[in-house]
Amino acid sequence: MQELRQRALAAAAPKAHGADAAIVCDRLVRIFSAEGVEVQALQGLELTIQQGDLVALVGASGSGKSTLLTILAGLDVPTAGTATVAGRDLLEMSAKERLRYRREVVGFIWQQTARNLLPFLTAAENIALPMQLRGRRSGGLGAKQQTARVAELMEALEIGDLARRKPGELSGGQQQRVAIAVAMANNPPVLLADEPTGELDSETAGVIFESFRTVNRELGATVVIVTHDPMVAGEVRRTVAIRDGRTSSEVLRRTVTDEHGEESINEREYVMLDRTGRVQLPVKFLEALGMEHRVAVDLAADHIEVRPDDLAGH
Ligand SMILES: Nc1ncnc2c1ncn2[C@@H]1O[C@H](COP(=O)(O)OP(=O)(O)OP(=O)(O)O)[C@@H](O)[C@H]1O
Repeated sequence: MQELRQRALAAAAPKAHGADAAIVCDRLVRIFSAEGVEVQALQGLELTIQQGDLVALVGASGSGKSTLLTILAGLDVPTAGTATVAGRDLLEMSAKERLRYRREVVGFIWQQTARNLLPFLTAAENIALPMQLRGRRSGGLGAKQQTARVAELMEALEIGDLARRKPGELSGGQQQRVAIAVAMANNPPVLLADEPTGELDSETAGVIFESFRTVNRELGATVVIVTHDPMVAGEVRRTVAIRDGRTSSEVLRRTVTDEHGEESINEREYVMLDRTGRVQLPVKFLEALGMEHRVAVDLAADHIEVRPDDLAGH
């Protein structure tokens, strides 16, 4: 009875904003000071990513993508705002909790293939290492289960035949697939990758994206990939664009089936509406209509109209 009552209370309690999301960033700010100059890399960024999502972050060079990813990875701390990943508050963690967070909650893949792996260990040893570092005392696996987990990851990522090779004996694409297995070794709920295909040709990049989809689908991880690669657009369900340290627009893609059973991809662009009602309109739309500075807005029955300033010049 007691349990039933508690469950009913929990169900009735209002859910905090994004309570069941994997990643929630709220008015995130990161200011760097270098040689007396301040750079606002993130300027009040808002982003919610649901559990199980596969998301690409795109944006011009310097827009703040890497800064955001480094914060989500627990390698850097924001100046202001809040960021929560898998229920962990990234601003409140102690040094010890941060270390554990990086080992168990997020997996990370760098662009530089060599940076992801230890050169003197074989692929299988590299994959086993995060499990050994975690140790049994913090809930890690025993030796036998570790071996089984290495085999499971190698099979899922189709790198079983590379187990005994060292990174120097692997191609860039093979190294990145091993890196994905390393990042997933402790079964983190979230996998982050910064330009993971930046050093690869487009065919190999396609194979790597397939690996991310496998991790997302079969291992259940929420995957966030920062990329410049225009090919990514067709590879993920959700692409979020970052502009000047804020999320500006996003494209959602879903497969729809018509009455004849024909499948097609439905693609739609959205812009983010922040708490104060600000939106960043797509640059290409503004340029197409020559809109700048002041625009006219009108409320229609089910939408809002934005037009070039009709009083300009008066
Ligand atoms: N450690 C730092 N010290 C000073 N400024 C920094 C630092 N890291 C990033 N910045 C600045 O913050 C801004 C955002 O950089 P960031 O690396 O996040 O952009 P990005 O979108 O990842 O770019 P790219 O696609 O070129 O990697 C840039 O103006 C950059 O110069």
